[in-house]
Amino acid sequence: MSEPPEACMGVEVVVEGLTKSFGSQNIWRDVTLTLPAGEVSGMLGPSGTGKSVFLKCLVGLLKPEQGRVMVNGVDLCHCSEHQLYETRKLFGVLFQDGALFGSMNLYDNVAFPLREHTRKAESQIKRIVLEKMEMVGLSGAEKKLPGEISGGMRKRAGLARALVLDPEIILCDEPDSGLDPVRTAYLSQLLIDLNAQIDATILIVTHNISVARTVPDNVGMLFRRELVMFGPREVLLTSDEPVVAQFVNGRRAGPIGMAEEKDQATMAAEAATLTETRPGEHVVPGVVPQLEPTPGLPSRQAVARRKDRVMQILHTLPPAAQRQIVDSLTDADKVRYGIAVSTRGYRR
Ligand SMILES: Nc1ncnc2c1ncn2[C@@H]1O[C@H](COP(=O)(O)OP(=O)(O)OP(=O)(O)O)[C@@H](O)[C@H]1O
Repeated sequence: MSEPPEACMGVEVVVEGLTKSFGSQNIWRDVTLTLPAGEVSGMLGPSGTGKSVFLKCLVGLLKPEQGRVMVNGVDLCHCSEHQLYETRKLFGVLFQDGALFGSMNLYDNVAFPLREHTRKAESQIKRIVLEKMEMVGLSGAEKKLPGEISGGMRKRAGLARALVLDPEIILCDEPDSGLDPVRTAYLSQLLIDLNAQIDATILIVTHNISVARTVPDNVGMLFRRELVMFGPREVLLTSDEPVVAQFVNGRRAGPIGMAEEKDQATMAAEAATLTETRPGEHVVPGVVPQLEPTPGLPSRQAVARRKDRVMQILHTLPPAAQRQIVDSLTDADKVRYGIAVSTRGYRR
């Protein structure tokens, strides 16, 4: 891998009371959350709950009818076209299908934002394009057309293109969709490595349980037109909220059905027959270790910042999440945060 680019911390994205509808169809309402600067966040939700719409609202491609999206003091929902254009330069977006131009080779696809938005000389463009293509493991594939490569390679090319303007915020719409588990694991590692290298604020929209469990620092979930929760990963992964527990454990029993939402009668009938997970259903334990950067890369600066941030809000979190967070602290951390540990629990 090449030398890491100079670190510049991502900026936070503050979402307040966001509501979006198409005509009479309300997609979600009153969504409030903050993507912490330089941390990796995930947004989960069954198909059709409006995750992609949320991502497009964040970058100002869709206009919500209520609420604000604040980035560096600019409200992307109500700013001028010029402010929107300028603020968008802070974002790198990986769309679901990579959104590559089919007639351009990968090099030209990745170079496109640089040629469109900067006045850089071709020699500078070449250096940046080759660096980003190396970062995503596509060195040597510059001349290939999108139609000649695998879905995983297209995603990585889309990611390289999202990186060329050195974004402080990276939004990834289902980076795992259409990928097999091995390629999904590679891409997950790539996102963590990227965060270690450039310290950008990252949001990953996904319905992949394994990505949600192992990649983000913070996780949220959209369901039934609302943000069910958003917070440190330990909150979602220890949650006993039925819809969250069903989703995170990949169970059939629960409020989410094939057509997204089940009615009460179906749930009651199901509860009578399906109290526990059946053989063959996917069960995974609560909080699994988070991915770490590949050895040799810098450590993630987000980790220490997040620890401080989470310890400040610890008392506001559910008890199971609190226990999980405190258990993950080292003895030195416990001293630092003034936590006394006894066999019956902990005190601050
Ligand atoms: N431009 C649009 N005009 C009208 N309706 C739209 C538009 N974009 C999205 N929708 C509707 O908004 C709803 C949410 O779509 P969205 O693609 O955000 O869901 P999602 O959670 O990302 O789903 P998936 O996980 O299947 O990709 C859908 O009912 C979709 O039809």
